[in-house]
Amino acid sequence: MISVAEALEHLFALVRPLETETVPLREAAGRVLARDVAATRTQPPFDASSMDGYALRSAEVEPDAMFKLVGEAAAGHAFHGTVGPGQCVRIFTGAPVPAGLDHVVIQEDVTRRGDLITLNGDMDGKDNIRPAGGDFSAGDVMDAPRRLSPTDIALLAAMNVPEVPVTRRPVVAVMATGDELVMPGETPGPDQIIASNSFGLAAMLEAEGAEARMIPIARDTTASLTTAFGLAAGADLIVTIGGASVGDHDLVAPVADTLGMQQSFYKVAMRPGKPLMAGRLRDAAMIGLPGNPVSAMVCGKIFVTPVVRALLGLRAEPARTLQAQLAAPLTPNGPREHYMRAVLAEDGLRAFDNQDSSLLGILSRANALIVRPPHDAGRETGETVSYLPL
Ligand SMILES: Nc1nc2c(c(=O)[nH]1)N[C@H]1C(S)=C(S)[C@@H](COP(=O)(O)OP(=O)(O)OC[C@H]3O[C@@H](n4cnc5c(N)ncnc54)[C@H](O)[C@@H]3O)O[C@H]1N2
Ligand code: MOO
Repeated sequence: MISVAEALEHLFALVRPLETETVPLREAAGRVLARDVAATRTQPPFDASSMDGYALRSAEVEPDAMFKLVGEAAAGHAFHGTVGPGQCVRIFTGAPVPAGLDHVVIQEDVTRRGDLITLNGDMDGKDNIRPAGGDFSAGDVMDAPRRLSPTDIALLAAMNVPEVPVTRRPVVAVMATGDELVMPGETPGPDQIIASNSFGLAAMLEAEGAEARMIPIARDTTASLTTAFGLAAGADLIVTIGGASVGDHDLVAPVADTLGMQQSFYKVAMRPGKPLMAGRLRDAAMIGLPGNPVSAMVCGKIFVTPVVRALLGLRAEPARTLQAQLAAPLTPNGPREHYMRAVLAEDGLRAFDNQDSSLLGILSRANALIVRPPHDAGRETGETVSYLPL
């Protein structure tokens, strides 16, 4: 059995970043910027006032100095006249500072009578001017790859980039398999259950920026699985769920083999998720997840999500772990890397007693997976351990 890190390397070797497409700025949030984008303008494009007040010459600023008002500059309305000695211009936040002037006194520091202002005695000395290019200059770049956040969108707008090059969304076929499964909303037979993890995985993939294509549930027959693989054609990634173990009805690998899958690995030293499988099937990467609901969701987090990120052109790297103290002890770990469902509260991390890989209720209450290396010794309360936030 290979380690989780080795399995991830094998998975990254199965995929390449997808092509670039251009989308309107309004549709770019959450997408991955595919190449560096340069500002087409300088911001601010002129020296701008940062306050409402009076623009004048700094050399003339002294307590009780008087100035004559000769005009007004507002945002979007520059003052184009000339300003002589002892003169000032009424100015508002965002307005261009008139030529020859280099200081804005805020209106709170001024006494005004008609067209005359007098500076107060205790001014703070700031010039209240935002220099041209103080934010960015034409040609400055936003570097790729990156997932575009709302603040990135604001910056791109300011850079006057109305069309954004992004990586195409990966199409991921999600294929639940099993005679026991029916869809949510249907009435299951006495020996049936509702397909669940396929919906969780589709949600996880979409949150990551992929387009999830739900394949109708495949039955545990060669014919049904073959049909389902046919419906997955054209996807960038095929994720099967269930039928991955060693039972007589675990047919996913044999059917995929028949269809020409080149297997990369089978079985990973982890818990849950041991019977994980991966390879290439036609033009797609394929990941075969174990059917147990928690196993499938944990493998989604550990493997599928990083692969989707790699397809999007983001750095191929494992899900990032954080560190926290334990609020309760842990018994020694076995030979497989263990992802323990846990709650992180103010006093630290506490693993659930029951770590059975079928329990979605516990997974839903968990907000962290404690990551235990193989053969990790028992851990005491207060010790620092790694975890993945959920
Ligand atoms: N003799 C052995 N038996 C098993 C082994 C083993 O090493 N030797 N491994 C166990 C482990 S670990 C896991 S994990 C499971 C994985 O089995 P499969 O991937 O073949 O999954 P299934 O048998 O199809 O299903 C397992 C379990 O999960 C339920 N399931 C499946 N798909 C869904 C779905 N979409 N939504 C909700 N629930 C689903 C299914 O009904 C089963 O209860 O094998 C162990 N056995
Ligand atoms: O790997 Mo299984 O996922 O332990 O239940």
